[in-house]
Amino acid sequence: MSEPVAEEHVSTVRLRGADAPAAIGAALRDAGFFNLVEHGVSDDLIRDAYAAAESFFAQPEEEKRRFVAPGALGQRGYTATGGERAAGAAAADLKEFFQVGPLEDDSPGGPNIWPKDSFRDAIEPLYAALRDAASKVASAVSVHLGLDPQFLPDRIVGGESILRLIHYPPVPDDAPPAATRAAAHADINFLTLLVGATAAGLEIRSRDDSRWLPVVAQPGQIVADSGDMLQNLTGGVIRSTVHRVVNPPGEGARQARLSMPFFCHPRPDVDLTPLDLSGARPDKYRSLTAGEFLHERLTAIRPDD
Ligand SMILES: O=C(O)CCC(=O)C(=O)O
Ligand SMILES: [Fe+2]
Repeated sequence: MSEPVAEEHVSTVRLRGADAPAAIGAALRDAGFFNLVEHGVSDDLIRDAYAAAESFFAQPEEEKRRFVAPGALGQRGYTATGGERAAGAAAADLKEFFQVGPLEDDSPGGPNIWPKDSFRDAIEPLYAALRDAASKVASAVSVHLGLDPQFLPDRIVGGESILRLIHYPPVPDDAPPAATRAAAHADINFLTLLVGATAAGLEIRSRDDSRWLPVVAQPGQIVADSGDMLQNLTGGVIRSTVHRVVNPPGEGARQARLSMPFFCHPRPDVDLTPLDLSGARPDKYRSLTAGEFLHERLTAIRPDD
């Protein structure tokens, strides 16, 4: 079998390495995505969370719909297939998902919904481990930008970070021709950590906007990228990167795919007005809070809520 070409497109960064700020900064400015190792998130946590996700999604649709959180814009609990359409996309994404927010019951977005104790036991520790890893990446980005190491981590504490368990079912024969597993989009938040998905399909847009480049996490790696909130706050010094999940060709379309992005968000009251950084273009970005930014984007991609 040939080696996946994916690794050539993004660099591998050791989160514990002394060079993490420089390496993460370079990777985010270059491809916009990187593969993270030495991140402290154990394979066992990931395996147990995938097992819990698989058994949740295997249930009948009506059972899953019991865990929809009305009025939460999908930030908690279940969203059925068709519930999210990327801005400008021709069709809704071919995916269903379940979202878990902060583990503290008094978080601004409300308490989590737990279908079962065993689901909660599998997901909570992964959420906590990814939150720690994301905070360390945020610290490295702060150092890279010449800010206090706690600048970004301090803004994440109490934020609406979300662990999203996604199930892409086998591509239905009657799917609209324009529908893909996840249409091209940039993430809304500060930073995203994606533990290895169960199948290929993730592609990132090259910086010169000419090509789609496949990205695959090897065992033990976490794919990481930065989102539009960080782009706004840094006045475009750290840009977000457009990416998508394509439908597999041939027989692969009959297989489901699971993935688990962790979207690291600032607190809703955090001011995203561009900072005065070298190379920033504050005129191109907006002055608003993270809560306003998130609400605007969620209402745009969830037209039926
Ligand atoms: O499933 C994946 O690999 C990526 C999903 C994604 O980009 C997203 O949910 O924002
Ligand atoms: Fe994404």
